[in-house]
Parts: sequence; C-alpha cells; structure tokens
Amino acid sequence: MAATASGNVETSFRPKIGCVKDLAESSDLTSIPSKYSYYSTALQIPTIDFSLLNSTSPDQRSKVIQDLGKACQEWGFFMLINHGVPESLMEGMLAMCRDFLDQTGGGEVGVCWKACPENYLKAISESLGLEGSCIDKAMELESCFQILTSNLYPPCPQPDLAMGMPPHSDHGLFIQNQNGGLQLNHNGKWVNVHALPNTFLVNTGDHLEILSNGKYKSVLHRAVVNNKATRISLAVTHGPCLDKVVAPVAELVDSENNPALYHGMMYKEYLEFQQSNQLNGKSHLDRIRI
Ligand SMILES: O=C(O)CCC(=O)C(=O)O
Ligand SMILES: [Fe+2]
Repeated sequence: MAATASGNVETSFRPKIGCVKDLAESSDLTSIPSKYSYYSTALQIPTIDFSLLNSTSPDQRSKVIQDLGKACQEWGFFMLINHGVPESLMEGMLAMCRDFLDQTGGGEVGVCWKACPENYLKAISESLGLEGSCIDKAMELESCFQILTSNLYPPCPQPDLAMGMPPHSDHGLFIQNQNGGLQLNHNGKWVNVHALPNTFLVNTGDHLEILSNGKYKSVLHRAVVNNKATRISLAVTHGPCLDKVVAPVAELVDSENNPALYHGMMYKEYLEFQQSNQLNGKSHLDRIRI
C-alpha cells in the first residue's frame, strides 16, 4: 500500500516507470527496458547459402538472390554458409596469421590474395536488378586489389573501458572475418556477431554503398575486447585496381528520380585517406557525398 502524492487516497499500486530517474530508483531493477539499451541481444543475422547460387532450379536461385539483396539492404551484413572453401584452408590462414603476429608482435599483413569471388559479385549485381557482370565491369575486377588484415587483440584487464577497434565501415566490397568480439550496428543498436564454424562473415563495404548509389549501405562495426583470451580476426577487403575511379553505377542513376549521391573517387586516394585518418565512423564517405 502506498499514498498518492496528495496523500488523501490510499491505493495499492506499482509506480509507473516513466523516466530514467524512476527506473534507476526502482528497487527491483535487474534489467533495463530495451529502449535504454545500446545492445540488441536477441537478433539473428541473416544467413546466405552460397551453394544455392549454383542451383539448377531457377526458383531456388532467384530466392537466394532476393535474400542476398534483402540482407545487404536491411543489415549490410550476413553469414555465408556452404561457400566451398575447405575448412582446412581457413584454419591454415588463421594459423599463418597467428604465427606471423607471434613473430612480429602485431601489425598488418599486406598480401594480395587473388581469389576474386566472382559468383558472389554476380549475385550482388543481380540483386540490384543489374546484369550479372555489371559490378565486375564497373570495378574492373580482373585487376583487383585485395588486402588481408590480421588483427590481434590481447586479453584486456578492463574490457569495459577499452575498445579493440572503434566503430568504422570498411572500404572495398566486403570483409570476411571470424571469431566472437565483432559487433555491428543494426538500426542504431549494437549486435554481437557469433559466427558458426566454417562460415564467412560478409559485410557491405563503402564501395558497394557508392556503386549501388546508396541502396546498400556499408555497415558500421567495431571489435570489443575480453579479459580472458587473445583473439585474432582476419579481414579481407576486395577492391578494384588502385587507379580506378569508383562512382555510382550508371544504370542506377538518373538525374530526375535517382540523382547520384556520391562523387567518384580514385580507389588509391580513398585508401590513403582512410589510412591517414583515425577510424571514425563513416566520416570518410562524407567527403564524397553530394
Ligand atoms: O576484429 C574484428 O572482428 C573486426 C576487424 C575489422 O573490422 C577490420 O579489420 O576492419
Ligand atoms: Fe572493419
């Protein structure tokens, strides 16, 4: 039983939690309403079955292309399963990076890993309603430039006070990346990404945002640290050759209904600008936004 503010009516009631102060003062606070949380814990990131892109059933193929487009548009992120890369190769890459980082104490490995994921890019083109070869042609991907980055995050005694990698988006077309600790921003909230074994995590990078004239947005992501174990992640960005100017694909631009949202920019300049600046959200995209 409790008294109302005027004190002359006694009723039994639970205080209605209306503001943060009420919330903080309620004695049985064990969890907070989702609107106050910067995290979303229950969300499942989309999964794309890569093997279905080779399906002989046109319905199955067009369904997976539709799912791919939806994942790029709504999340900018998905988990690729049945991708056909042997698990032993993926483990070998991780082991190689671990050795390298152990010997050098950290840093970036710059290797050109010429494995153009043509099938994937064909599907992305089709999901935008374009001809399969469109992105490949626009980016001249036969002379592509891939960068593999290996990140090492040692255990941190105060993980809540530190950040492994601040929020940013990636250049190039996508990144592949393993292990827990990665978070992505979905509708303004941070979502923990848990990769299933033998899967790739793929995200839409800035260049897909530019090429698609903003239809697919590059996704903000960051890496958090833990106080238990060293974590290694591998990221691959896939871009055109260095002197290619990346601009919205002509087929997706028309001056009346869909004016170009970005100026073209040479890939090399984009990389230099990104590398010379602290990672800071998507600020590097603002430079070329019209
Ligand atoms: O370590 C991670 O999970 C994120 C790495 C990353 O975002 C990057 O290398 O661009
Ligand atoms: Fe990244």
